[in-house]
Amino acid sequence: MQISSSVLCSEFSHLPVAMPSSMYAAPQASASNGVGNGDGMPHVLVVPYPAQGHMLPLLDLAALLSARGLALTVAVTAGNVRLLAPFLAACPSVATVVLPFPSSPFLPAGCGENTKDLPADLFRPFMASLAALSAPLLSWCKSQSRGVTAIVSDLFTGWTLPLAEELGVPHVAFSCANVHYLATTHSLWRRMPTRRRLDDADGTVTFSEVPGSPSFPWRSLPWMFRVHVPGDEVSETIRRIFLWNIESSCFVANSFAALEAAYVERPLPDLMAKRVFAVGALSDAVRNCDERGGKPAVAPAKVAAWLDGFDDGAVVYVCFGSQQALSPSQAACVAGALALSSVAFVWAVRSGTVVPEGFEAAATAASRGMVIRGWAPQVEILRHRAVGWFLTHCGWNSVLEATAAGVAMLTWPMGADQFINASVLAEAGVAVPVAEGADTAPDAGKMASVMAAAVAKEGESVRKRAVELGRNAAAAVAEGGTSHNDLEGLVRVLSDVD
Ligand SMILES: O=c1ccn([C@@H]2O[C@H](COP(=O)(O)OP(=O)(O)O[C@H]3O[C@H](CO)[C@@H](O)[C@H](O)[C@H]3O)[C@@H](O)[C@H]2O)c(=O)[nH]1
Repeated sequence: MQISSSVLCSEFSHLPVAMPSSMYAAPQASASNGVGNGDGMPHVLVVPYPAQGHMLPLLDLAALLSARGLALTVAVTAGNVRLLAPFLAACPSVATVVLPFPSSPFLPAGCGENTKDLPADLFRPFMASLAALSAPLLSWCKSQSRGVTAIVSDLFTGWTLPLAEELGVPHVAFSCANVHYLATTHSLWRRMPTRRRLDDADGTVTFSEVPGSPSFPWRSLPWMFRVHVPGDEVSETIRRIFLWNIESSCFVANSFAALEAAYVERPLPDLMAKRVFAVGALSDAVRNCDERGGKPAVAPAKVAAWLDGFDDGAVVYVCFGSQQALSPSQAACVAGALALSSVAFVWAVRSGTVVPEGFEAAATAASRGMVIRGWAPQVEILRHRAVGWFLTHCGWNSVLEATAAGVAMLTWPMGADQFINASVLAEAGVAVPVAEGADTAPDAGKMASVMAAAVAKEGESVRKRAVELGRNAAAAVAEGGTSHNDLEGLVRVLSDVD
C-alpha cells in the first residue's frame, strides 16, 4: 500500500472546535503539549478508529486513564479533530497528534474521514486505507523527546502492532465490542472457515474453543469476514490487521464480568490466552462528558422534561446506532409498530431514514411520541426512569448503555458483531427478539404485539432481570468492582509496574 509522501504530522494539547486548517498543515514542536520533557514517565499513544461506535468508548477509556495520571496522546486525522472537542474539554491534559488523511487508491478523493460520512461499501477500503498512517505515526513517535511507552489501539487499527514492536513498547488492543466477539472474530481470521457451497447462508460455523462452543449460521458472521476475497489487497490488509491484534500484549474490552462471566473467567485460546481486562461499561464509568459524540439535536433537559410525564419503564426508546439508516419499508414497519402498539416512545432517526409522512404529527398530537432527527442524547435518555425498553440493532455501545441503565431490549441485530451481541443478551435474559437481518422488513403488526406485551405485565420478568443486571453493572465500575479492578490492572500494565 502506498503512503503519500506529503504526509505531515503535528500535535496540540487542546484544539479549539473550529481549528483553522493552517494549524495542522505544519509540523509542530513536541513541547507544545507538555510531553516533551524526556522524563521517562509513561506516555501512552491512543489510536482510535474513526467511527462513532469505536471512538466514543476508546475516548471514555482515555478519560479514565487520564484521570489516573497517565500522560496520553490521541492520534486522529485532521477531519476528526472536531469530534475530539468535548473529550478534550473534559480532559485538558490529553494531547493530540493530528495526521493528514492518507491518499488511497481504494477511496474516492474527499470521501470523508469518519465512517459516519461514508456509504457502507467504502467501510472496508476505508479501514484498509488507514493502515497507511503507520509510517507517519512511527516518525512522529520517533521524533518525541518524551518517548511513547505504550500503545492502546482499536481492533480496527491493528497496524499499530508493528509500530509498537519497532518502538519496543507494549501494544494493547482495545475492543469496543464484547469478549465473546473478541474471541469469535479472531478465531475466524485465524482459522478462515469456509462454506461447502457459496450459496449456503445457513450452514453453521462452530467455535469449539470459545466457552460453550457456540455455533452461528454463515449469514450471522461478521460481514467483513464473509466478504473476504483471498488475494484481494483490501481483504488481506483487513485480515492482517486482525492477526496483528492477536500479537498484542493484552486486550481491553468494554464489557463486565457479570455479563460475560463465561468468557472473562478463563484464558481464551483464540486470544492466545492473553489477559483480557473487562473495564465496562465505560459510558457508566465516565459520567461527566457532555455532548458525547456530537451536539444533540435536542437538549437533554427537553427530552427529560417530556419523559417526566410518563410512568417508570413505560417508554420505548428506538435507535439503530450511528451508522445504520433504515430502508423505507423498515422505517414504515417501525412507525407502524409504534402506532399500532400505542406505546409511548422516543425515536432517534438517523439521517437517511425517512419517517412516513404524518407519523410524527400524529404521535405529537397524541402526546405519545417524540421523534429526534439527528444526534440524540442517548445515554441521558436511557438513564431516565421512564424508559423501560430499547428497540436496538444491538451495537455493543447501545447494548452496554442500556444494560448499565437497567433498560430491557427489543433486539433487531443487522450485521457486524450484532448477532453475537444479541446472543449475549439472550443468555442474560434481558432481551426479547423482534427481528433479524439488515434487509428484513418485519411485519408491523407482529412487532407491535411484541412491543405492547413488553411494556405490559408480560414484559415484567425481563425488565426485572434488566434492572438487576443494571445494578451489577453499577457495582462493576464502583470502587472494588470487577471493572474498576481491571482498570487498575490495565493502568499498572501501562505504567510498566506489572
Ligand atoms: O443519535 C444517536 C445515535 C447514537 N449515539 C451513540 O452512538 C453510539 C452508537 O454505537 P453502537 O450502538 O455500538 O452502534 P454503531 O454506531 O452501529 O456501532 C458500530 O460499532 C460498534 C462497536 O464496535 C458495533 O458493536 C456495532 O455493531 C457497529 O455497527 C452509542 O454510544 C450511542 O449512545 C448517540 O449518542 N446518539
